[in-house]
Amino acid sequence: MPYAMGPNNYGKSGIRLVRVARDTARHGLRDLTVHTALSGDLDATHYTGDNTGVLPTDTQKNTVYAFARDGIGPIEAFAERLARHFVDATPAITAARVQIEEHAWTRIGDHSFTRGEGGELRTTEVVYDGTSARTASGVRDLLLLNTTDSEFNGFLADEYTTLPETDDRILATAVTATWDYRAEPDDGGAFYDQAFNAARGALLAAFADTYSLSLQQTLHAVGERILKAVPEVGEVRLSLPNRHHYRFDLERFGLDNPGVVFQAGDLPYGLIEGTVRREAA
Ligand SMILES: O=c1[nH]c(=O)c2[nH]c(=O)[nH]c2[nH]1
Repeated sequence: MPYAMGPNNYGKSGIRLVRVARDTARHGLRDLTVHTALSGDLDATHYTGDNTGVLPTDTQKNTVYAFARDGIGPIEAFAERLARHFVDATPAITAARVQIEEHAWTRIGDHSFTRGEGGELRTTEVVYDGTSARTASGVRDLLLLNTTDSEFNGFLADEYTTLPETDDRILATAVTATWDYRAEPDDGGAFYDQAFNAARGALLAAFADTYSLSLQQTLHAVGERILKAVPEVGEVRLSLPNRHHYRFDLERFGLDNPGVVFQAGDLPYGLIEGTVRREAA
């Protein structure tokens, strides 16, 4: 058929869900953003507007809130419950992808919490195809900064190169990391929180401990450390913007600058991305 539909999916993006646990006077708080995406036999709606098989995105959103009624658990387990439901309960749907970002609040009292606008997110993506679920977890916007132990030199120079070599700079980034789990754990609940904490801890330790000769080298060190810390992880994908900090020239004012005053850069920024695998490709 000419003008045939290629791969397609549909769902609700940005479902903002807050759940309070009131089992005791010390309340719990969860704050999630959920995205659903369903695919399957959706030719009729695309070719003729026949919506018989279409589960509305509004219903998908309502399902997320209804499923939260009796508890959420780790975001990975919640995403899988939803993905399985959308496929198992909807005849036309053969695959579902559910992505969740969790916004962390810090407790300041029994029923009081604080969090900064923006801030680090814990993330997951579950894809269920009617047979098995694939789960990835990670972090987004995890800000990291080393004030020293970072160099960048020995790089290729051509007629357009102006960057000076440096043997001491600030290394700063906002980490997006995603790691795939190789197998589905039997005990979904506890496993995902433990694995997340181990992976995040490994990420932080690798960033702090690595004497960096490039952000690329740091990327590999971070991926390697996560793979060593969590045997169930098969590969780690990292996206590391280089949040440049320029040593500010104070000589114009007759002052030296022994690595203490920096101008934080904005745009453009270097973007270092890569996948670290357990086995050589
Ligand atoms: O760690 C770095 N990697 C680069 O590829 C690069 N390029 C650049 O200008 N600064 C840096 N820093």
